Amino acid sequence: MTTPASARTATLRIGTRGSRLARWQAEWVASALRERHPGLAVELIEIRTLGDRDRNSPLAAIGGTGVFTKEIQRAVLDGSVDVAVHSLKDLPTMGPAELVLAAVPPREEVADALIAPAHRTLEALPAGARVGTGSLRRRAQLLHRRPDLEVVTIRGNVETRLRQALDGAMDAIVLAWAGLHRLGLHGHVTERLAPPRFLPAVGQGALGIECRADDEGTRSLLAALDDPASHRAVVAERAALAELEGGCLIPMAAWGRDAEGGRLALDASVFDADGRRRVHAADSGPVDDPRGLGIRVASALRDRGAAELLGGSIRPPS
Ligand SMILES: NCc1[nH]cc(CCC(=O)O)c1CC(=O)O
Repeated sequence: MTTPASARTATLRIGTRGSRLARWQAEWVASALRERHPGLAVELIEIRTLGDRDRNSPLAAIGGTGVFTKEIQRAVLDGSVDVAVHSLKDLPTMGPAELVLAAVPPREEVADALIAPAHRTLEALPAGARVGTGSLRRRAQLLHRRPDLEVVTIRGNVETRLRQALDGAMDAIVLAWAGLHRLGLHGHVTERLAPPRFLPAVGQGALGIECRADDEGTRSLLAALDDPASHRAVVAERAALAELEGGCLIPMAAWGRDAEGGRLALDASVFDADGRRRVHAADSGPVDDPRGLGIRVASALRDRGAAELLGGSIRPPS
C-alpha cells in the first residue's frame, strides 16, 4: 500500500554532503518538499564522503567515480536516511539496483563559467596563462580552443577554487555556472562558456534525488519535484555516458534538451586528454525514449573513433 503524503507521520530524512553547495541543494529540496506537502517534517543529515575526507589527491587516485555519492547512497540503502540529494553530475550511471532516481527538479543553466579577473575572456588570456580546473573535460575543451594555455589541476570546493583566481594564484579558473549561481557567487564570472561552443558535463546543473525503489511513500512525495524535461535530458546524457562505459572522469561532454517539433536533442563529444582530437555526434528523437537517443549518439561516437580516444585517457588506477 502507498502511504499518502498527508498520512506520513515520521520525519523525512535527507542525506547530504556537508559542503556549502551540497547543503544549499539539500535545503532547496527540503523547502520544495515542505511547500508541496504542507505539514511534512523534513530534516537534513550530513554525511562525509571519501571525496570530502581527502581534499588533495586527484579524484582519479582516490577511487574514481562515486567518491562524492557512495556513502550517501549507502545511508539510503541501510535506512539511516530516506532520500539522497546529489549533484547529478557526480552520480555514477551504474548505481545499486535497490535505488531509483525518483526526481530531477528543474535544471539550472548548464553552462560552465570562466573567472578571469584581469583578462576577462578565454580569447583574451595571454599565451601561457595558468587556468585552473580539475576536470578532464574542461581541460580538453580549453586546450582544444587554446593549446597555448597552461591548464593546472586544482581541487577543492567551489569557494576554495574561486579564491585561487581572485587572489591571483591562477589567471583563470573554470567552474559550473550552476554552482556559482546557487551560492550567489556568479557576480565573479567574466565569461560564460556555454553550449554549443563549450559543452557541459553529463548532468551538469541538475540535481538527482534518489530513494529506495521499494519506498513507495517517499517516491510519491519526491515525484512532486520532478521536471520531466530536465529528467529526460539527463537520462539521455547519462545513457550515452553509460554506453561508452565512462564515469565522471572521462573527457566527455553532453548537452540534452527539448528541441523544436516536440523532440529531444542530444549533442555529445569526447576528447583526448590534451584536447587535440575531438569526436562529436548529435541526434534527436521522441521525448518518450531518452535512453534510446543516448545509446544512438554513443554508438555514433563509437563509430567515429571515441573508444580509441578514451582508451588513451586517464583512468582510475584500480
Ligand atoms: N564536481 C563538483 C561539482 N559537482 C557539481 C558542481 C556544480 C553544480 C552542478 O554542476 O550541478 C560542481 C562544481 C563545479 O563543477 O564547478
